[in-house]
Amino acid sequence: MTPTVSASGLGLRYGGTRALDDVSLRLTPGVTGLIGPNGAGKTTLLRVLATAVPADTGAFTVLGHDPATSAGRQDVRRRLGYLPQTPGFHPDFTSFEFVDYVAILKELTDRGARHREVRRVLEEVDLGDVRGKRIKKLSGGMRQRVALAAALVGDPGFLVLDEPTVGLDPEQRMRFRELIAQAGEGRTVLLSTHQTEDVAMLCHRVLVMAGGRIRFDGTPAELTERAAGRVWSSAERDPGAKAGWRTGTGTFRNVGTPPAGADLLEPTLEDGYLLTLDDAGAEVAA
Ligand SMILES: Nc1ncnc2c1ncn2[C@@H]1O[C@H](COP(=O)(O)OP(=O)(O)OP(=O)(O)O)[C@@H](O)[C@H]1O
Repeated sequence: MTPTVSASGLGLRYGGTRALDDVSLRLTPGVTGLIGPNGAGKTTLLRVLATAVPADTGAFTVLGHDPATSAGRQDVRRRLGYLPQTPGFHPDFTSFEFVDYVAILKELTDRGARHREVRRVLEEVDLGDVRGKRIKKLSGGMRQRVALAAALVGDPGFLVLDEPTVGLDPEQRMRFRELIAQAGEGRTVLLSTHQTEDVAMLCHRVLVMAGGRIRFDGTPAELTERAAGRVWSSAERDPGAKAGWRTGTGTFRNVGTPPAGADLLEPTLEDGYLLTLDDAGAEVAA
């Protein structure tokens, strides 16, 4: 399958900080999760791919367009939707006015067609009924849906979502997950998140980032598999474990290298993620 996004050797430094270090990836339709600790470089990678900031080194294409030239950048921007970490809402705008404003920036110049598109995307995120309400009167979950609607204007082939479920309660998060899954049907979505459940429930593929580098690139099942044989239960916290905690049943759940004969447990994606970070830490320290 021809990838929607193809990147090789992306690098970016902020002074002495290497925010991106030789990042190469290929993204295909469906939802790809991007997880990593604070400061891993996730937002920087999304901003580069969304053409909000240029990389110092490397190159990438989106749907065959190369943003290295200003014409190519414009082609990429016409085909992408970006939900940044902090969407710049004007609180006095209504949802309709905000999405319409974004649609103008996206060069939808015909007023009638633009308004139809704004209504369509607001319906798509289930906000058709409140489109005349001021954004400051909406709940956090609804605001995130307004931001998603704005990103969906023009039916982009590549959708970049930067931690869209942060700060949402479980019900709102679930609702938002449904919308992301819907948006990922036939479209390439790159979703940055701190929620391993988002990845387990939504993504066909997951990238783990740490220290500006991709440390894992595979399916959620493969990430979970990394922890097979490395999670075990014990009556007391195992001193050899990387992490261990008393569970609700009173026994300890340990993650790391088990002693011989340990009572092994089924791993989760989060276990695979923690061990991947731990292995990456060891590599950096070596
Ligand atoms: N504008 C900037 N100026 C200087 N340093 C920056 C800037 N933006 C990011 N950084 C640094 O680059 C590194 C990567 O940051 P980035 O925001 O991409 O990480 P992240 O994985 O998105 O983190 P988080 O999960 O906290 O959002 C960090 O060390 C950060 O402090």
